[in-house]
Amino acid sequence: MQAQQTTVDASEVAKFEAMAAEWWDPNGKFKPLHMLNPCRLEYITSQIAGEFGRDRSAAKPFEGLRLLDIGCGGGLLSEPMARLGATVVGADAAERNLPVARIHAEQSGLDIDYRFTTAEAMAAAGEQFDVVLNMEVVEHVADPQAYLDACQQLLKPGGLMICSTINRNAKSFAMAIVGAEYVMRWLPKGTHEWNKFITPDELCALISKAGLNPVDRTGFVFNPITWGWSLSSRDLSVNYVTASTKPA
Ligand SMILES: C[S@@+](CC[C@H](N)C(=O)[O-])C[C@H]1O[C@@H](n2cnc3c(N)ncnc32)[C@H](O)[C@@H]1O
Ligand SMILES: [Mg+2]
Repeated sequence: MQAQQTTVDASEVAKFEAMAAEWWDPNGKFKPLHMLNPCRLEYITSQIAGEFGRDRSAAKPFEGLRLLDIGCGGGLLSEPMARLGATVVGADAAERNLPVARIHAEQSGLDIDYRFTTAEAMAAAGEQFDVVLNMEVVEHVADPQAYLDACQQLLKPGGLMICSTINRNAKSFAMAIVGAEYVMRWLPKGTHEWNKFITPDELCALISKAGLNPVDRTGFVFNPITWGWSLSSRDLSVNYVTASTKPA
């Protein structure tokens, strides 16, 4: 089972271990993810509703859907998905994230199954989900193709994967590394390595090679005037998200 070790980059996981206590502090080290949450939830919920024919105005639109939040961190996405009715498993390779996520879910009255494990270990155990949320993780793993192969195995036929990451170009270096880490100090220096960023074409090629069909790519764009994030079908130059389906 050597493959089970391949997606964890110990130095990447150590960065998240060190920040674990701050997950739910909106002004802490995960401030960028808190700021991004409304925009990415709009994308995630619209894609799931479209794929599974759900009405987002219902009280629990995702009832009956089994959802994996892989690389869940403190559960910033697991929690809203549970509130929307999904049966949520959150998994993370950084052990310290799990108690933080568990305590917060309990305090929020949510039933979420948080596990200290990896995508490949869950795939090897034969677990399958209707939806795999794979948000801001692929740029932190040791082997993106092996990781996406495992994510593909974790989907039921007809399932949906949402995968976001950061593009690799001069602008993303300026914005995601110089801007976010050095100028704004939103993130600790060294959080991201530019050479681990992935272009949308590269990501979609990896996803296709894993056996999924990329069906959408959309930008997450930060507007310094409104100080907020929005979705863009044209601007994928820094942060972006993709949706992919597994053939039925
Ligand atoms: C930037 S955080 C994103 C957290 C969450 N997905 C979100 O968007 O709010 C990346 C997370 O991926 C986890 N991680 C890194 N490598 C991983 C791997 N190989 N398998 C599973 N999780 C991993 C880290 O511990 C961290 O919690
Ligand atoms: Mg990241």
